[in-house]
Amino acid sequence: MATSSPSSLISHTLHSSLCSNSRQYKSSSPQHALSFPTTTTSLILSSIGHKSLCPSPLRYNNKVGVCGINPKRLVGRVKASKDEEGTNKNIAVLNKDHLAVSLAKYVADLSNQFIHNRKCFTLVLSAHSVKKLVEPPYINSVEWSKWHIFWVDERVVPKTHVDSNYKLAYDRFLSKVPIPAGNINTIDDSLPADVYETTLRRLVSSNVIASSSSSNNNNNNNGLPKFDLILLDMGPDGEVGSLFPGHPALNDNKHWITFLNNAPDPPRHRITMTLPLINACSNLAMVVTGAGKANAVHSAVMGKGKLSDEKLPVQLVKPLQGEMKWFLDKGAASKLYNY
Ligand SMILES: O=C1O[C@H](COP(=O)(O)O)[C@@H](O)[C@H](O)[C@H]1O
Repeated sequence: MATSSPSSLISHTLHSSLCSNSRQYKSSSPQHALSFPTTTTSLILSSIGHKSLCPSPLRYNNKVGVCGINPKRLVGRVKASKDEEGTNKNIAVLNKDHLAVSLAKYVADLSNQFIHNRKCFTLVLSAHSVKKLVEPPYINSVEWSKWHIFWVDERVVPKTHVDSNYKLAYDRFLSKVPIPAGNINTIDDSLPADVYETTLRRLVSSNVIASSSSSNNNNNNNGLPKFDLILLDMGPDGEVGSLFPGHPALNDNKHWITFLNNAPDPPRHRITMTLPLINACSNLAMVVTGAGKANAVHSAVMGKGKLSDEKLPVQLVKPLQGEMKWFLDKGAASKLYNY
C-alpha cells in the first residue's frame, strides 16, 4: 500500500509495532442505543440487548422506527437540538460498533458523490473515524486513488513519535489503503505553519481542493479552501484540532494555519487549522465518544459555554456554507437525555 511514509520507513514501522498501543482511543464501553436526526426534536431510542438493529442512524417522526422499534422504548429525549439561529442539529447516537459502520458509510457515500462531481475527494482526517473503511466492502469499492488527505492539526514531534497525529493515521488507516503517496499532505512539524498554508493555496489553485465563495468571508478569507469533508474529534474541554478554550489561536481570523508554542495540553508545540478554514468546509462530522466528553457535548448542543462570554472551541465550529453532523456514542450523549 502506497502512503507518504516517514523518511525512515523501517524504523517507523518498527516503532509502530512497539508503541501502537500507547495512544489508545478513549471510548466508552459498548453502547446499545440508536438515534437519529429529526426535523424538530431529536430522540434517542434504546435498544439495550438488541444488537441486531440497523447499523445506520434511524429517522424517527413520532412513528415506529424503520427497524420496527417501538417508540415506547425511548430512553430519553435530547433536551435541545437547535443552535442559536434555531437550526436543528443533525445528531446521531449509536453504539460503538454501529458508530464505526455508520461513519464508514457516511464517508464512502460522500467520497462517491464528490468523486462523481469533482473527480477527487479531499478529506481532513481523524484516524479514529475511518477504521471500518479498511474492511470490505469499502476497502475494495472506494476509489482510493482519488483521495487527498489532510490534517486539522499536528503536534510538533517526529513523525515516528507516539504523539504524532500523522503516525496515528498511518498506523490505523493510511498503511492499509492504497492512497497515492503524493496525495497525502502531512503537516511538516519541522517547518513554519505557513508552509502548510502554501501547500493548501497550491492545491486550491490547481482545483484539487475546492474554494469557498467569498460572500461570507472577510478580505483575509476570500477563496478559502473548501474541504469536501472534515472529520473532527473533540477533547474533554471542547477543544478541536489544537484550538483550546481561551487560547488566542481560537481567535486567529487572519491565517488558515497557525502555530502554538504554549498549548495547554502536551505536546506544547502544535500546528493547527484555524476556525475560518474549518468553517469553510462542505461537510463536517463531529465524532465524539466517551462519557468524559458528555459535558462539552452538552454545552455545544445546548449552546451554553462554561462562562456566559466564553465559548468552547467546539461551539464555534459552524460550517458557513456546509453541513455539520454529530456522531455520538451513548456516553458522549449522556447529558443530552431527559430521564
Ligand atoms: O490533541 C489532540 O486532541 C484532540 C482531541 O483528541 P481525543 O483523542 O481526545 O479525541 C484531537 O482532535 C487533536 O487532533 C489532537 O491533536
